[in-house]
Amino acid sequence: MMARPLGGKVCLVTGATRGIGKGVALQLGQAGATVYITGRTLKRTNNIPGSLEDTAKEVESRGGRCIPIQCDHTDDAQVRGVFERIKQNHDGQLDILVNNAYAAVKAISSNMSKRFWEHDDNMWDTVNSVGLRNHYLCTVFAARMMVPRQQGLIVNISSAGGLRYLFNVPYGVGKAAVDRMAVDCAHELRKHKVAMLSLWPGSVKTEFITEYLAEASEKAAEDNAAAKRTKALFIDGESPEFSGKVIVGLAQDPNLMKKSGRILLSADVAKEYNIRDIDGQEIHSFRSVSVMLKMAGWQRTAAVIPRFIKVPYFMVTLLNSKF
Ligand SMILES: NC(=O)c1ccc[n+]([C@@H]2O[C@H](COP(=O)([O-])OP(=O)(O)OC[C@H]3O[C@@H](n4cnc5c(N)ncnc54)[C@H](O)[C@@H]3O)[C@@H](O)[C@H]2O)c1
Repeated sequence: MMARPLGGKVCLVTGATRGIGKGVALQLGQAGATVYITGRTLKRTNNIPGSLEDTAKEVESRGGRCIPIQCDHTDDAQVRGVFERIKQNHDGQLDILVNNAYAAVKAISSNMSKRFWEHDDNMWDTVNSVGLRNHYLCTVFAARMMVPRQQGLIVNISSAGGLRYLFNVPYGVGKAAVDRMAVDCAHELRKHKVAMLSLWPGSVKTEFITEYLAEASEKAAEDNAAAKRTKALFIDGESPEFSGKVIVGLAQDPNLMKKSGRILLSADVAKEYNIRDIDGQEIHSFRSVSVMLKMAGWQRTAAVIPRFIKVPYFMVTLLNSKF
């Protein structure tokens, strides 16, 4: 059997019962790593799609090794327990942490039309206790294992909402903070040879998004421009495994430390490493002028502009500057 690129590596993916976390776990496992996964649901029930057992079985059906740990990431003691277990089982070894768990997809999508003062008082905590505070806690525990071994990679799963308004206020503030956390932690980790970065997937066809779009298009009138735009974006969207393929690529990059402390777009890294999605599709980053026009609702103009024409990073920064 051929040696697999991440053979011998120990990884943890938080929130991997479904969505991007599951996709990342599948790819890390397929690449040969031992993958610990967390989530609240051990066994599948009728009303919640996905479970730790489902993900673990799928990783193992691809020849990978997956260890599910039931953990509610709002509970610090449970989170600490996950890292203690990995530490004991692997003599302190943890090579990759993917901070992915996110509790707010449903709360955000069902309150899309509300302004921040109209949300329930607990919206901030729903969005940011798992999606921000817990990422920091996991990063602290992971760094305590990685720094003594002078190696490791920590990835925060974030989004373009860290740069400009998307969905709602706690969402954007959380994403901006998760991005900044990666940059600042990487600063302190650099001399210990541990890399940390923030990764922005594009539009990802997760189980929830697929279901949401199907329901939305049933409900929406044919001329609902916003619904049409969203649907158009996700039709060309990524699979949940795409960012997993990118993380496998990053973990093998001999120059990984050059990328540490940066915000990276999954599609841009994939282009650099020559990675395509699991169905062979090339994924275009939101820096592509054509993708931007599509997001703005200019479908016809978008269709005639080649997708490889991209807005340079310095211009993205300038256009979004708040100074
Ligand atoms: N779906 C997209 O298009 C998209 C695009 C860019 C970035 N992202 C980001 O990717 C991340 C994951 O999003 P997703 O779409 O895969 O979400 P999802 O809702 O499909 O999956 C979230 C995962 O987190 C787990 N989780 C939630 N609360 C938890 C808790 N308290 N304890 C333990 N586990 C918990 C869930 O069980 C699930 O496994 C988020 O940060 C999201 O903003 C998503």
